[in-house]
Amino acid sequence: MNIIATIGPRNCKPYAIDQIIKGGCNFVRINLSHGNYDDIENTVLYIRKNYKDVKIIMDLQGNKIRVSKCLKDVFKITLGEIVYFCSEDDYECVLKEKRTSNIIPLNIKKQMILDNKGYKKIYMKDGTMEFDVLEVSKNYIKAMTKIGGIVRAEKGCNLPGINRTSWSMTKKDIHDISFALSNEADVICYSYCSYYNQCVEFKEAVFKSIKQFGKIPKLWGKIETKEGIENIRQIANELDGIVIARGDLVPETGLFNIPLIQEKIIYTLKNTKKEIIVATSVLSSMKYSVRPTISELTAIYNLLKSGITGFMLTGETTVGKNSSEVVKTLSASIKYYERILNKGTKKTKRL
Ligand SMILES: Nc1ncnc2c1ncn2[C@@H]1O[C@H](COP(=O)(O)OP(=O)(O)OP(=O)(O)O)[C@@H](O)[C@H]1O
Ligand SMILES: CC(=O)C(=O)O
Repeated sequence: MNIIATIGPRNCKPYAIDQIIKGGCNFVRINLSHGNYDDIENTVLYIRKNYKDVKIIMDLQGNKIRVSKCLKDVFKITLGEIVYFCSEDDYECVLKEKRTSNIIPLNIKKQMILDNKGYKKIYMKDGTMEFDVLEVSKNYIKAMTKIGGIVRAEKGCNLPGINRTSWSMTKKDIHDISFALSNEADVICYSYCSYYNQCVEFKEAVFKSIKQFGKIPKLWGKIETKEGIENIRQIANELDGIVIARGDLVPETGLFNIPLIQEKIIYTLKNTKKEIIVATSVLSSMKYSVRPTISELTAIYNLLKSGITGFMLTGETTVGKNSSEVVKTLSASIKYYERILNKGTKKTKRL
């Protein structure tokens, strides 16, 4: 069973890396959306030098929508406040027109917003901030804050219903692929993998650069949209594994649907040899506590029985207060349940 721990601001120093690896993870994930190449390279060198058996996953940002880096300030918004979302191209113009600071530029082109006018909701920060759409005009989306919070550049946003069919790999992803290959990543993971064509484009981009670097990484796709779920069979056929990225699936599909989506994906892939990784909110309570909840352990036990091949810790290790305890708890609970599930059999059977 794979235990993947994400490196972030709280666990990127050597001592913290030692702790999570000794805690029991066999994969370290580096999210290329954050951090800079020099720091990442140092982390990779440290892991390679000290932990030969630990594998490295580099995660491409893909077509993730974020608050644009051109946002001028950090500000707080509260229930009932009106905000305007716009493309980067229209930011200056909407600032002048609306004369309010509640303008949130997104890292997408104007046409991408206009391709769909049926938006009802916009979410931010894995769905923890929520906005009701009031109006879609030619250069902004006017919305009312339902659940507020802090708005700052680079926060993840979700516009469920946005039409992604014509979106292709970004320049950043192409650049990040070369970086991942030059650092001999064991796995490259493509976020927002939604369509068969995107998998083909991803593979082509990797194999085009691979000649220069040699080592062939495994390629995984992160499923975080309705389209990704609908196309799961075709996506999985093209790649070595998939990650059920529950953080973004919440705003994209609705919180109550997560267990159903999880079940559907695991059932669809159960007789394949593909990696099936469950990510995010595996042990969320341990961001602030040293003990897991009964519900978290119940979910881990049931996921093991269902035949997944790994767990990916995200916020629990990147920003949580107890990253090494989280990894230790996950590792110990997996060992404990696997011993029981394997009694009488050699391996955990997929249901
Ligand atoms: N290297 C880093 N530097 C700064 N912040 C980071 C870094 N890595 C992670 N974070 C922060 O931790 C949060 C959780 O990161 P993680 O990679 O686990 O989840 P994610 O949902 O894939 O992140 P994101 O949606 O931002 O790509 C991020 O949203 C970001 O705020
Ligand atoms: C890991 C990730 O990207 C998510 O859960 O959304």
